[in-house]
Amino acid sequence: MLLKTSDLAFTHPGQKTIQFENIQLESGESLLILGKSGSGKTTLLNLLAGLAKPDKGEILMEGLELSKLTGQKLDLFRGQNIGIVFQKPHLLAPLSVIENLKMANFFSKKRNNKLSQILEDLGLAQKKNASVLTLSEGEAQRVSIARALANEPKLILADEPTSSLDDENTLKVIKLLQDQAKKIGAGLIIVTHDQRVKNHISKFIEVKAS
Ligand SMILES: Nc1ncnc2c1ncn2[C@@H]1O[C@H](COP(=O)(O)OP(=O)(O)OP(=O)(O)O)[C@@H](O)[C@H]1O
Repeated sequence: MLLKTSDLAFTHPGQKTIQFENIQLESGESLLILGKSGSGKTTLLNLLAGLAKPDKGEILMEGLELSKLTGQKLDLFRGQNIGIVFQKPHLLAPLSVIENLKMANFFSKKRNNKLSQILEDLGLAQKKNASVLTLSEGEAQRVSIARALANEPKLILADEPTSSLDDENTLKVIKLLQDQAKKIGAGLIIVTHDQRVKNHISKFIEVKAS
């Protein structure tokens, strides 16, 4: 089992406690996290990424309890095993597309000689040396997917990757994520309030504010 959560709960300061359904995910499998705006989807993603610690419950990645890791060990574990596609791309602005991917390798002490292939798979081969400042919104989003794949993670977490896209591009991005996850044998979790995505990924959990 790649990922297994049990009885996770988290309380933001001054807010009600959010309780989360349990997740079980195998390598190569995809899961959607659905829920209304403000229900706690990003909060769950942050817990799964080790960016926040649960107040209750545990997260096991290949049997390792995430909350046992702290500081640099947690950062390195995340860098090497978890690829995150944030809502907004957060690319390093003075750098080129390929340099952004190389930085991901650098910070997690990994080397990947398939970065050009990833860019090609995502339709970004022509943009390899372009400054990220010159990209369209859709291109920047694909670069952020490429960067999440740069370390060949075991788990890919994507937060609302399709919210600003039209139907056609939504489909494309979901398919790209799924194809790339399959290619490297990673588990894929997509947070969305976009019900259309359900047509493409059948396994889901729903986050509900209680
Ligand atoms: N740092 C914070 N401090 C206090 N409350 C917070 C904080 N971050 C989030 N919240 C609250 O926690 C709840 C869940 O937020 P979260 O961002 O996880 O929801 P979401 O389902 O991802 O929403 P959306 O779909 O709008 O992105 C919301 O009520 C939000 O206002």
